[in-house]
Amino acid sequence: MAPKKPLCLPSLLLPLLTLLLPQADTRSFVVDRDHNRFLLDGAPFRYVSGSLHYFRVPRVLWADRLFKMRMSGLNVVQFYVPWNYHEPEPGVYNFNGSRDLFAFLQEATLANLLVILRPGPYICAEWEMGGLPAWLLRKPKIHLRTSDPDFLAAVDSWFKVLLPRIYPWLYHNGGNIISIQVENEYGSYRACDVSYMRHLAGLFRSLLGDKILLFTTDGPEGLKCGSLQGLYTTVDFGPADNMTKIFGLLRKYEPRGPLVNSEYYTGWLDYWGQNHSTRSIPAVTKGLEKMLKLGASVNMYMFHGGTNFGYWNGADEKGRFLPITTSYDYDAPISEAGDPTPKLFAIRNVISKFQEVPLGPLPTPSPKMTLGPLTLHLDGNLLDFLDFLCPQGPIHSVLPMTFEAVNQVHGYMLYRTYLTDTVSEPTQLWVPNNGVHDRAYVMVDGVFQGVLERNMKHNLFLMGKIGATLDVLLENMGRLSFGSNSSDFKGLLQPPILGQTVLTQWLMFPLKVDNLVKEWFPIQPLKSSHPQTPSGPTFYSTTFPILNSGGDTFLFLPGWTKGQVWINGFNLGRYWTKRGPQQTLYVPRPLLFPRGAHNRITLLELENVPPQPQIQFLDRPILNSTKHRTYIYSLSSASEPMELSGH
Ligand SMILES: CCCCNC(=S)N1C[C@H](O)[C@@H](O)[C@@H](O)[C@H]1CO
Repeated sequence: MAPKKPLCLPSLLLPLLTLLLPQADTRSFVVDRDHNRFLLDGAPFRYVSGSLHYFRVPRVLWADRLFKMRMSGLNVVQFYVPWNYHEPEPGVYNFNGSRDLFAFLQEATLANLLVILRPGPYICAEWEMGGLPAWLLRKPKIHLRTSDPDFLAAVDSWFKVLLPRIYPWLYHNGGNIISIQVENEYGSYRACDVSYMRHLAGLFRSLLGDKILLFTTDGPEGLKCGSLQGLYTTVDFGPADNMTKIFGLLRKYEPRGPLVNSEYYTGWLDYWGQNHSTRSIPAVTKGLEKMLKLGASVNMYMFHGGTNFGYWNGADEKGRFLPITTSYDYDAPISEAGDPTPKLFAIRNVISKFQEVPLGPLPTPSPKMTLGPLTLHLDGNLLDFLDFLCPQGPIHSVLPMTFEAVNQVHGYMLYRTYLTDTVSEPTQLWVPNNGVHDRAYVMVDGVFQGVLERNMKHNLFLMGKIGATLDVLLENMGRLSFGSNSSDFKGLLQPPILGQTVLTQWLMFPLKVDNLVKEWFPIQPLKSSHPQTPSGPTFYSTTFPILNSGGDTFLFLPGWTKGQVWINGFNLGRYWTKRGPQQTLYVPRPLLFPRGAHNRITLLELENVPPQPQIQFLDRPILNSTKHRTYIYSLSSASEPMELSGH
């Protein structure tokens, strides 16, 4: 709810109070160009801010994380608003539960934190499609992040819903939002469409009024195309960058006014298959102290990273397609599990040299829980549940259709065809033009043949009789969130070729896997027409009680390959044990039912299960397993893990 209007007080009190409280009409946050600073209600103000993304933290944990940020000495919290999180279908809006942005704003107020809001429309953030909704791609020729009329029509429609709801939360209206960013690092996008930026600036002004401070953020190389007259220019850079040079460049765009680093990187993101990223404490604190000495205002990106639950991770394109991991720990001052780290205390110490830090200790790390090993049982092959996974039945097309063309946003789609000839020798199956977006799991008559992967694995060999069923399960690993100057369509983008034959006549089954897991399991497959020995995409599950008050925990899947996990129907995210570097998935305690009640864990394993289909819950995360070896940790956390096997 927006800030309340002043209570109606007895007439004698009101005049007195109005003398004491800054009224909405005297509240202000402005740039003082004469003294290179901000002014809050007329007094000099420098913000030391941290980024926390509400969309990566369960709502029940928001207050805890924000309190820890305040106790760290921050006075502002900065966050994006992902358009695709709130408008899942055109004209359908969701601001409920963990998507209740306004409840988060209220929690920030309660934590005594002001807010810097970054509503995009594009946000990057290693988030699915950089926050843009995939349904935009139902117009395949749309030019994202430009003045393309189709794109602008959708942007206008979204912001005409969002920004009027933000208006009461603006600081001068009695709320806590002191400034709002327009777009995100637009100067890094090849289009460089100034009329698009002008359109956004005009739209924000028309819906938010002329008092709110609007700004842009760009890396040093992006200032030319990313900055715009009338929007305050800020930069982003990390501890290893040349601060003097970059702030010097910034002064070419903002000769006067406070220096601002809107994203000072305290850590960095992780990609599946690459080493875990870290940033050292001395490097981070040295740069922070230097900026604060300059009088700059700083936002630390991230202060708490959280998790890419479900299918929400994005991806980068750096030579090849690189999906972001489920964990967004970011080596941030507050860990993915919400625990203060040594980096937090070091940063808090630096801040205390420049401004008041709330007295009192930070909370200690939350209780952690170990559990297991637990043995999972086979629920059945994914193919056995097609009737439940695609109740409306398949779509037929001569050539395969993309996810976007059949309105499938996330997750998985099954492509089915039938062999028109017998293939009696191992024969190459491949998809031209790197057209597997992003991973394909291939079955013939239900028997797993192997994997095709975008940029990584372009072919496999198979045999089959005439009339055999060829199934290709496509996994959307997350749409590009950065670096793509073209739209990242998902699915089979070209018809596969078997030997010399272009395969046509396809049935597309958009799969509602989350509905199956939430609403139908446990259920035995109606028919198990597939070989009992599990191969390829299969569901496993078990139930388990928590024996004591429990705590946060970390799901460990030794020997499993790659797949998706649900706990009590909540989509915990992707695992990729075989590739790493992440080996555990963070399980927040609130996801688990209290002692005695049975919790259900369900896995969709896409490739191969271990000889013993077991899982464990550990009391610590494993985010940096570069050797991709699997271990079984004995239950006592003191002991060293026993190595099972290496990949
Ligand atoms: C490989 C870097 C991808 C580009 N992203 C960069 S530079 N960043 C700036 C971007 O504004 C922010 O949303 C985050 O995406 C951040 C990296 O965490």
